[in-house]
Amino acid sequence: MMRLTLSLSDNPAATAVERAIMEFRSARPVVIDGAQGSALAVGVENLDEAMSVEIGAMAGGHAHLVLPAARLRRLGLERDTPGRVALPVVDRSRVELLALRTDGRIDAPVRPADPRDEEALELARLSLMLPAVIVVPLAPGVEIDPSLLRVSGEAVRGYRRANALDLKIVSRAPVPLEGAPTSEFVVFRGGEGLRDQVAIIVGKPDLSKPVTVRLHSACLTGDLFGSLKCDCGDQLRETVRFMAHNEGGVLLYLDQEGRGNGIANKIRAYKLQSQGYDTYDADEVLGFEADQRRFDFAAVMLKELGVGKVRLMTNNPEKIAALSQAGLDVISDHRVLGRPTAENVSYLAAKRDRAGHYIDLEGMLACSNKD
Ligand SMILES: Nc1nc2c(ncn2[C@@H]2O[C@H](COP(=O)(O)OP(=O)(O)OP(=O)(O)O)[C@@H](O)[C@H]2O)c(=O)[nH]1
Ligand SMILES: [Zn+2]
Repeated sequence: MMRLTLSLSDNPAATAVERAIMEFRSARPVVIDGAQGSALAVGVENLDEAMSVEIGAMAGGHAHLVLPAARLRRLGLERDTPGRVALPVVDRSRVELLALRTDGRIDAPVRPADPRDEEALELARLSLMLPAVIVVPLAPGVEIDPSLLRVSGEAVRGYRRANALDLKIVSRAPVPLEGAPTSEFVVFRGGEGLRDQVAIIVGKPDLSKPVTVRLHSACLTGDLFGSLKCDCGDQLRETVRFMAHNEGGVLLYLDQEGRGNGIANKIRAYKLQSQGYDTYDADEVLGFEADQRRFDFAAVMLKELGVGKVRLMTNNPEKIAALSQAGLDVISDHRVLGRPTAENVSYLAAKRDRAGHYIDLEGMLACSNKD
């Protein structure tokens, strides 16, 4: 019989990681293979009673919980690297106390995470899940369920670096927008998680001159539903309006919900905010550093569209720095302000005070009082 083989993937390491992401999200353990041997990894958010029993039985006392530096700091340790806590028994409520609860406390020594632990955490982050993972080292020669997916730790570790900038245009068409009837949507695919990233060319910008550009990270609650907790919806609409009235521009709508943490983690953070945590402290409770986003792939999109010189609409110094570092000529940067509301003032103040965003809150409040 003839055997047909297709080598469909030109990047098997990346494909293996993308499969691992799907497994991890579907609550199936993933085996991470590395120089120090193999280990089984399970996301804490997928640990139900049945899974705890199963993992506990298989671990024979050798499981541990891996937590990122941000979470360890919240638990009162001075850390800038991840660590692990032994789990002699896999007890779900203890795991939750350590990984996620606001009354969490450290009840056992925290050892430095090894490379495999870090790779397991990276897999959780890439999966847009809570960055807290149970890792079970596998003794050499131990038999494991052959249906479990295996991925090389090195592939996980290198995934972001190797794939983030690999995007291609897959479709484009005119889409008239309210107030900006000459607009074109250009869809890119690739990069981290093979997501679709959208560029909206508003009007007919002259690409040989500096082009007005905005990088806008997706915010389902604000952009679509007009959430009062942030300024995103206002910024989005103001950007389109400004571009339509000022020689056009390019708006990149980036699939980076929740500052790159994903919608599930953002809503977890909102729950903490409803209990009094500010936007950055809430993320830290969940194990996230101040901002997970990278913007270098946005520069790739702009270059692909033929944009070289940029007038950037943003209040975020990181966006300005990222585009310049990626080789674009950022001629100027302009503020793009929403309306202050009772619900978003503390969010705007936190972005100004803790992340150095250029937000003149007093000016915004004075303007809105005049209206
Ligand atoms: N994790 C987290 N993300 C949030 C919160 N509020 C809003 N976001 C997300 O923050 C991002 C804001 O995106 P942008 O408006 O592009 O970014 P920015 O960093 O404020 O910068 P500029 O608006 O350009 O000044 C979106 O991805 C929102 O979903 C929050 O409380 N927690
Ligand atoms: Zn928002």
